[in-house]
Amino acid sequence: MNYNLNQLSTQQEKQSTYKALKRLLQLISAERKNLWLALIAILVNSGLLLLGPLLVGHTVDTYIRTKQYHGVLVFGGILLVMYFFAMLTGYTQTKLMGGVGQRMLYTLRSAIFNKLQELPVSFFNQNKAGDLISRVNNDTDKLNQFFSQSLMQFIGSIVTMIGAGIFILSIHIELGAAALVPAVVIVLFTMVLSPWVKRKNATNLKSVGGMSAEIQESLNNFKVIIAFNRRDYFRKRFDDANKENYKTAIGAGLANNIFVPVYGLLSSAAQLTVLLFGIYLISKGSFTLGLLVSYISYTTNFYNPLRQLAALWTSFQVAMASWDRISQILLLETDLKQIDQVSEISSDALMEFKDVHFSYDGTKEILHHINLRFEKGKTYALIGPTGGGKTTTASLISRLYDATKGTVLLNGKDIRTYSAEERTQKIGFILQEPFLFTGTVKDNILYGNPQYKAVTDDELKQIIAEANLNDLLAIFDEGLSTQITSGSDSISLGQKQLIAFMRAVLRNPELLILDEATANIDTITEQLLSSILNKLSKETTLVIIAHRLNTIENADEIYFVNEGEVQQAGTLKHALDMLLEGKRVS
Ligand SMILES: Nc1ncnc2c1ncn2[C@@H]1O[C@H](COP(=O)(O)OP(=O)(O)OP(=O)(O)O)[C@@H](O)[C@H]1O
Repeated sequence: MNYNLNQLSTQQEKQSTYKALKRLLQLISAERKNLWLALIAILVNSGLLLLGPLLVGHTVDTYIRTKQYHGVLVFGGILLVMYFFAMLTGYTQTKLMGGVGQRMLYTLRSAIFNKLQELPVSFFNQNKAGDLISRVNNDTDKLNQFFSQSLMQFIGSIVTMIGAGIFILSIHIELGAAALVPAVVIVLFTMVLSPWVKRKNATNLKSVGGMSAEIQESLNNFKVIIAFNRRDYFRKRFDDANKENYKTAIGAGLANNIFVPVYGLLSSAAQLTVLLFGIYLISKGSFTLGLLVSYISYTTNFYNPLRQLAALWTSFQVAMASWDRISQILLLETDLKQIDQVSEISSDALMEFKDVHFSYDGTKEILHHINLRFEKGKTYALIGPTGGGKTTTASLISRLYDATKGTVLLNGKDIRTYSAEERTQKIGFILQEPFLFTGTVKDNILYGNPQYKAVTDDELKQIIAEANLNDLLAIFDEGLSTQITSGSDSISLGQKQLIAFMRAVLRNPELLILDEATANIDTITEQLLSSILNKLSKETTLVIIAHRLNTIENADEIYFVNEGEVQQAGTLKHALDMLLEGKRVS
């Protein structure tokens, strides 16, 4: 299945702004109360601001022209109180929406992170971590900015504009019509250019993701870069990504700034029209000075929000482009779903592969016609030349991927019928490069064993002793409290494998896969591991992938995996012959 976010099919990618907005609103439905309160605040705010010019016009015509200054003072006071309340409602709205934005940011980031946890390994093979980080951090923040700073301003501006438009038309219909002509031009202009602006922003966000992917890759590989003195190579790649980002940012900036000057020009044209037409009407005696003062204020009240809308529209377009990138992740469905039992095929082995085929990309087949049986309590070894398909087979055993054809059965049932929890409880997998979290040895052991969360250090030590893992723990200077920094070199790869080993053994899985788990461990520790493995529950099935044949001496059965095919190797000596033969072939 295609999980590459930057190469989704057009149908997956194309979403109308309306649909995207609808889903976004569903996501923030918990904020309904705050949104309503903020909406009321902004409506009151706009209403108060709209009443202002009417009162000013009334004051000019009724009191200033008749020189009744007492009335001027009274209306001045009323206006002051009104504007004060307008300020209060404006502040309330800003505060409410700031909270909504932050909570939404939190909800969205959690939703994306949870989705990332659900997605299969192939998703992470096809997407760069840097781009995903950019979506989780940068794109969600763009949405937050829109929600906390722009949304209510957006609504407020529209309300003020509509209100001012009604006043303009109701005071004098012809003058109103003349004043609104530039607005029609603005609307048409916006409609035509908006898709282009959104596209420019989407390209820019994509290149920000690309750049962060480059940074992430070079930071991850800095040792290789230094060891091979390939700074120039990564510098060039970063330079290209940075240049691309610069180019797209210029494009997006140009697109984002095109509305403001055009809106400014057209609103000035509207003011001028009103002034000239208004003076003409006054000279003909069909209009008053007070009305013209109100009128000019309303025209300003109409066009100023429109100008603001230009900036807000840009922020809206950026937010929508970000939302598209976020929803691309949220809409993905894992293809490793739990299914109901579909076929009648069954098995009496702990695990069985029945005519399994597998391909990572849907084109090149990596495993062909695999038939394997793992019985309860037995030890199996997978050997074979590098690239032969051992790790791929192990990945299918633990359902990191699904077979392209054929069936993998666990306890006689299709492995796909188990929930992820059931499956991981039954199958333990120690990877070639185990992943550890920043924290102590204890934290890392507990990570895979939540059942021991509540136990004390002494109790945990007791549990470790009972599992015969004491000697392994003793290798760490500070025992359970030894600090580990994820990705750092505070401990060796071999030590990491030992922690992963303890973590997996304590789960007491029915089937334990060790993928080259002893490759980085000295001979003495390796003997220790092998004695622990021998003492494992008689019920535990072991699948060992190893290059070093001494690690698999005790295997009940040896499978030879070469060029995607699996054969029984029989004795160790025969396995060795096959390996030598296989190596010559490959
Ligand atoms: N994530 C992946 N995407 C595409 N192809 C892959 C992926 N992982 C492995 N392959 C390919 O699948 C084939 C089998 O690889 P696999 O890692 O299973 O071999 P292996 O026998 O475990 O090798 P090694 O002993 O070197 O670990 C190789 O040709 C490899 O290039």
